Amino acid sequence: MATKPSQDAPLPLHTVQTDQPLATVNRLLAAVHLALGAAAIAHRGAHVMLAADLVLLFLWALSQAPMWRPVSRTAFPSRLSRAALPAVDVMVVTADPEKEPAAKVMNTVVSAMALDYPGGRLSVYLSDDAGSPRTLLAARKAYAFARAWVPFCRKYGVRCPCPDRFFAGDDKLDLGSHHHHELADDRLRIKNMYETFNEGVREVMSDADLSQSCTKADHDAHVEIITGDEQDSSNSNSGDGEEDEDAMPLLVYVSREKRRSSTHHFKAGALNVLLRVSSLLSNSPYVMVLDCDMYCNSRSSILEAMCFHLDGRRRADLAFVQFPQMFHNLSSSDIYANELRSIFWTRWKGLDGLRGPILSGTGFCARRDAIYGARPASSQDQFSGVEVGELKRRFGVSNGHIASLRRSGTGSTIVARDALPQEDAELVASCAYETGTEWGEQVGFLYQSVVEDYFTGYRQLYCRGWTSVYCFPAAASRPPFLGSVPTNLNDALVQNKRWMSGMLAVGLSRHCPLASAAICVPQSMGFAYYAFMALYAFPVLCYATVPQLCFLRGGTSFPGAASTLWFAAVFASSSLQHLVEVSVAKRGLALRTWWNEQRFWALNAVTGQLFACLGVALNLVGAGGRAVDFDLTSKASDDRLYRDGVFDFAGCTTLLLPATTLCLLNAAALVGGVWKMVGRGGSVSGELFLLCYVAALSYPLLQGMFLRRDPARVPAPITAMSVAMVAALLSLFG
Ligand SMILES: O=c1ccn([C@@H]2O[C@H](COP(=O)(O)OP(=O)(O)O[C@H]3O[C@H](CO)[C@@H](O)[C@H](O)[C@H]3O)[C@@H](O)[C@H]2O)c(=O)[nH]1
Ligand SMILES: [Mn+2]
Repeated sequence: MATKPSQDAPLPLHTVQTDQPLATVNRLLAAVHLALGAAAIAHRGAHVMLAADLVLLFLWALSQAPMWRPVSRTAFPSRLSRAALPAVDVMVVTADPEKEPAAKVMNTVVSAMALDYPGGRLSVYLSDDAGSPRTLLAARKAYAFARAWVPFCRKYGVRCPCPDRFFAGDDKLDLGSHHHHELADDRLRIKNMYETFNEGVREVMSDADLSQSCTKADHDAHVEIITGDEQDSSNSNSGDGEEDEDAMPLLVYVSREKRRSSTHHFKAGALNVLLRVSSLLSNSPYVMVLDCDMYCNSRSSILEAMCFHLDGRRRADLAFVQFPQMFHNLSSSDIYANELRSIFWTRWKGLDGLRGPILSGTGFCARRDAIYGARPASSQDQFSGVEVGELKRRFGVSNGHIASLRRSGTGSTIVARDALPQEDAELVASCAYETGTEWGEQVGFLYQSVVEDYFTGYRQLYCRGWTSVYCFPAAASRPPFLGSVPTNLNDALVQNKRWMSGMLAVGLSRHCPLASAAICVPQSMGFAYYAFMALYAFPVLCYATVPQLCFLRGGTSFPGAASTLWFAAVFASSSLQHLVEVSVAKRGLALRTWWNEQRFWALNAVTGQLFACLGVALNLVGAGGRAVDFDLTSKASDDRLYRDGVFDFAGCTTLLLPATTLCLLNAAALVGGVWKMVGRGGSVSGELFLLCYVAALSYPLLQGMFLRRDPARVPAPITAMSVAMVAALLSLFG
């Protein structure tokens, strides 16, 4: 018989479950792999490959911490009391109207405004790093459209708040016959408005005069509360201090000042400006960050996050709730392993079982004070007791901003929801504002790494004692957010190179997670795995050259038949571990995903990761040029080839060169070695298997260099350089 919940114990807002069977399987597989790995290495002896094997074992060991105790969570938003919900500021960042089309950005903005949350307690801030008048105009149009869209979503309980997806048929509203006619009429009316809005945005974007006046490099600060075309009294809802379920969310456009002469710290810089500007207006105790292409795909995400934030048992040290990054334009074959399965489907669930996942840049809902640098426990009035002079030294001189900090201890945090203190807003959005303060060092999103999310989560939150949770949707629920993935190889590699350099730079700095006493050992291993992931470049480089040259000369890099067997066993166990991971995530045998991930892992190791290692090494010895750039990924490129599972090499640069060269070397060694073997009648060795495996992995490169004739094949100069380099290598060592 089911037990009745006791009368006075409130129902829990969320539950957590450890996936015990999976944890057991993971631990067993890990034990087997460790034993095999140790045996193989013991057989290796003093050989150049020993170093490669040790690096592989080291990285593998780090990667096991997030496999130890995977958990899953369920939130129950319907148990929340709506009257008690705190205010939330949603922050959307965009940087380039060419690579990030306004129509998409506005869908993200509108979808955030339509989230299921009391309108009077929801504010959306859009940061435009390009300072483009086109984006501002589009935002005004978006607001006007949202005035119809948001009430429509509320009235009919729409599940998909992103209009583009909704009208593409993503959300079949089913209200029974009662509302049917009304719904059909309303839907048609709003659909027409949406088309008009889209048309308007297209016109704005193609306006030559406007695009002329858009200077990406230098522009003044501009902050504007968007009120739509005509004045509407329903918008001013905070005058009487009463927050209103039905109010329109606030929409604020922010373009910070930019000068070529001063560094702007990319996305972290933009977010810090939004933190300050929003502190002058809504100053909500919680902030949610969204990349401009990450639209809300379910209306309940903030409510779900609040199930954790508002839970009395957790709130003392819970800094953020992370949702997974999921993507709307993944293709079924996903040749660039864009899904980030390992991160968002596997390891974050495991890290959640430790102290929380790594902060992931977008789709998270965090406490404002934690990002400001507060510590848990002393939380509630962390800044209100501090002297004004001291606050100004740390946070800058804006009186409005300082006042917001000092107000953080009181229940009501809102300053003036729709009266913008223009001068103060432009001051906090100016280039010089942070000079001499602790912004980016101790306060806000941190600047030291281009992977600001990783570093901020680690230093600013976990090292100060905060925890977090990972909110992964149940199989039957809608993904909470959907973004877009790069659809050509160059974009994918450049993106990976940025991530790898940013994290390796942290690993090799004084902030190395392995040397930190502030977090527990398994968690520091989890962080260190990503910090040192770029080091895969070294073993992969070894395995792509040494066995090849040995085989060509008729020798072997394995010291004897017994060791070859041990290595074969390690290879099998590692492949099996990977296959289990992928299949658990995909809920079924997923050989294709497994293969795509193996292939992209190897490719990324000798491109993105290799260049990341070189770049960081050069920087360390002081020979590096400029610091790593934040190269935006394009959200508007052609995806036909990606959809068909064909590599799109167009635009590839020397970043690809090591990969094509190694691919060619492997093919040449395979052909040459087999030729010799047949001639001399040698025996089949471990090398032969390895070379065949590498050939299969790298076949698309070979095809792209020599067998394809379409414009998206490997650029001819890259092919030519690869041929020359292989010829040189063979004449030296062959
Ligand atoms: O100077 C900049 C550079 C970027 N962005 C914005 O940052 C977001 C992420 O940029 P994107 O080109 O999409 O990079 P991704 O590699 O897709 O981003 C991933 O990696 C970043 C860290 O490198 C994280 O911040 C992101 O959340 C994560 O999705 C976009 O909305 C950009 O508009 C800015 O606002 N200003
Ligand atoms: Mn992105």
